[in-house]
Amino acid sequence: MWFQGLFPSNMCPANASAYTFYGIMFDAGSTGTRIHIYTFVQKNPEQLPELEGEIFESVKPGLSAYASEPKKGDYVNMKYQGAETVRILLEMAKEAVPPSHWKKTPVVLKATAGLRLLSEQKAQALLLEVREVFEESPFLVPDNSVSIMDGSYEGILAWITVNFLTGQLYGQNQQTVGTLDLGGASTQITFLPRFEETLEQTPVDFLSSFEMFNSTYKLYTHSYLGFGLKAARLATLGALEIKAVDGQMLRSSCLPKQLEAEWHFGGVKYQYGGNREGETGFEPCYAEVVKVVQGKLHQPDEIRRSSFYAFSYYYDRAADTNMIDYEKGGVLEVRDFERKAKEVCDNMDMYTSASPFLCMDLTYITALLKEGFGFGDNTLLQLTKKVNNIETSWALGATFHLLQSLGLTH
Ligand SMILES: O=c1[nH]cnc2c1ncn2[C@@H]1O[C@H](COP(=O)(O)OP(=O)(O)O)[C@@H](O)[C@H]1O
Ligand SMILES: [Ca+2]
Repeated sequence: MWFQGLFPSNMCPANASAYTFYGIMFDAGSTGTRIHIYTFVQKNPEQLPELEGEIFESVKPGLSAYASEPKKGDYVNMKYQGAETVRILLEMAKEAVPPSHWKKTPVVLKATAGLRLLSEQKAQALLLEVREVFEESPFLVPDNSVSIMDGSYEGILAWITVNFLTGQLYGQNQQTVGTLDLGGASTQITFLPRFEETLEQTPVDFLSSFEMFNSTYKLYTHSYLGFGLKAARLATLGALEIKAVDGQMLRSSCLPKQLEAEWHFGGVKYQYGGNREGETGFEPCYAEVVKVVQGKLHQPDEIRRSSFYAFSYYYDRAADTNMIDYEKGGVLEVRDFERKAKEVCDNMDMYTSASPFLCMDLTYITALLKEGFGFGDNTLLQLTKKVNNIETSWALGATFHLLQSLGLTH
């Protein structure tokens, strides 16, 4: 794999031998914090660096779960504090990167929807703690190395990752693919419009020009905050309209009838349960869930005729229900999610022992794809977790961008 045009050849001294360098990217997502340690090799000065591999690790919950008290937290054990999770993951980076490279290896953390949903004060307090952990580390800490990422970058950088890994950003005959990311708190859709009408019919803030690998891409991208899978559970349960959630039982026809349980998300405790008296099953569930998306998302016509790469919770729920192989992924049509949602919701007792939310999640994915984005029943979705053993995440695109901005080959 080549970084076409990423590093100008004049940055590579003549006669340099094979040179290895590293980049560390933290993804502070709403449900977990992950570290991606990328290794690049420049084999000779004439050639562009190659992405050699990735070390990936994750911890749960995400930083936003530590929002109430960033320093001490409610947790007895210090290591469960938010910034501590970053420190633990950084230890892995020390194992992976040889000490002689520490000082020139950049480390960056980008937070997504979990922190976007917190108050500015709480989010900044958490980020400050992380920044301190970075400063104490032996790695290169660039300016603004700890931040909340803009939602449009999240989509663009994931699009860059997928299209780079599938070889669509270099060489002849580039046929880029669109990407769908479904996080815990937000969801992104990104593609390169093929038709002039799409550009004309799209609100300007859904279009972003982005330069990478010596090309400029004018992408359709949007991040919908509050439309991630877990945020959608809360919206379906009506938890977002209620001010004092404490003590209130939130009921839904998407949950097993007899269920009553507690759920923690974003530092808040929710109590939820099934519709003891009323209906359960796909139809009433769909009616509940569709209200969360209907009329709230922009529907670009051209996506009905294209196929998309889908990952994160699209992948997880498809794998959980054996629609795809957990390791290899697979190709599905939008209607496959609907079929599975019906099967699970109408036989709730058989399916929901692993997760009581399985019916609601599959129904939400169906509603989001069909009523939200406006995909057709037969739109193809390529469910992918890794390409060539590299995670399909915005983190690789973000690392390219970082290395490009730092001009860091040596
Ligand atoms: O590096 C990765 N590779 C594959 N999936 C990932 C990676 N990072 C996060 N995910 C997936 O993203 C989903 C969780 O979303 P996240 O916690 O990032 O919420 P957010 O994007 O709304 O902040 C899960 O399905 C998780 O498996
Ligand atoms: Ca994410």
